[in-house]
Amino acid sequence: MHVPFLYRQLSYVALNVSDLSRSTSFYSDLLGLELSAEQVGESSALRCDTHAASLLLYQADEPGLRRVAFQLASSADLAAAATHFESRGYEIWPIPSEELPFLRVAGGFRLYEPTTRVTFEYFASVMDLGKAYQPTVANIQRLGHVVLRVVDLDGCWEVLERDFGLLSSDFVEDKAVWARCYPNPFHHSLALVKSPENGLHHVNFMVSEIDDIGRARNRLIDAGVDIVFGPGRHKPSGSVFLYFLDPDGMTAEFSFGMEEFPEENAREPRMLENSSTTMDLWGGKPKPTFSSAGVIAGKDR
Ligand SMILES: CC(C)c1ccc(C(=O)O)c(O)c1O
Ligand SMILES: [Fe+2]
Repeated sequence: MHVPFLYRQLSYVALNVSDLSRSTSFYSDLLGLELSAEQVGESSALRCDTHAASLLLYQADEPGLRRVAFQLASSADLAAAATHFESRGYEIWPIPSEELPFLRVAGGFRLYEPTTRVTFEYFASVMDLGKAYQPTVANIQRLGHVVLRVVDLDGCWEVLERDFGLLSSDFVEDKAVWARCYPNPFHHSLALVKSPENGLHHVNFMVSEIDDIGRARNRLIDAGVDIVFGPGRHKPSGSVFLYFLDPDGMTAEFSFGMEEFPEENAREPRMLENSSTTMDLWGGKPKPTFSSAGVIAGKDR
């Protein structure tokens, strides 16, 4: 381990959206996330897990990625992470106290990833809600991963590996890196795809059975949602996937199945071929609108 703290999981992703009630309905009614609480002012919290926030939506002028939040393994890990980032010259700032009740976390900090200016948030203690997540149209297991479009793939990966402590599971040279947050077993919680501009690539939700993928495809088509890639099967994680556009044109993914890594003696990252079959073993091709929308929001403090 090359950083002095352990992760638990990717906890939530915060998106800016241009029409809060439209996007809230999309993610709850069509995708099956549960609204944790009635809309609070200009934001809403949706969940597909034991905690209140898997996806936060904020009313904003420009749709995009506002924040990525990770839960660490313990409060000792949170303290170690704060010291670690400060010792490496990062400016960190506390989660504003007025946001804590909405996030249902006990406290934590934020910082920028310097090459993309994506805001990362870290906390340890998050409230487990008394009532379990109630699946409706899809049985979502968890928020799966977030993928960033990055101009400086090598520079961004160097920072995420060295300073943020992510481990690479697989990569395609000069094109993509899939990274896990140790000791979380999942093949990736965050990935990078080299692109002409920094931005959001997509947000993924892992579903419980392959039928959730097939049913989602038909439900989304009936609702007039643009399916932009899939169904198909990814070579890196082995998952079956379906990508579609949210009301702002940002890409979301449902996937079923994912390789899990052991804490010890994990396999080395594989160098995968830069070919369309690496992305889809079934030979599908994405539409041009795939992963094309979503800026990285500026200052979040
Ligand atoms: C096409 C994108 C970048 C991609 C590729 C592979 C996987 C996977 O192996 O799970 C993904 O989840 C992706 O989003
Ligand atoms: Fe994905």
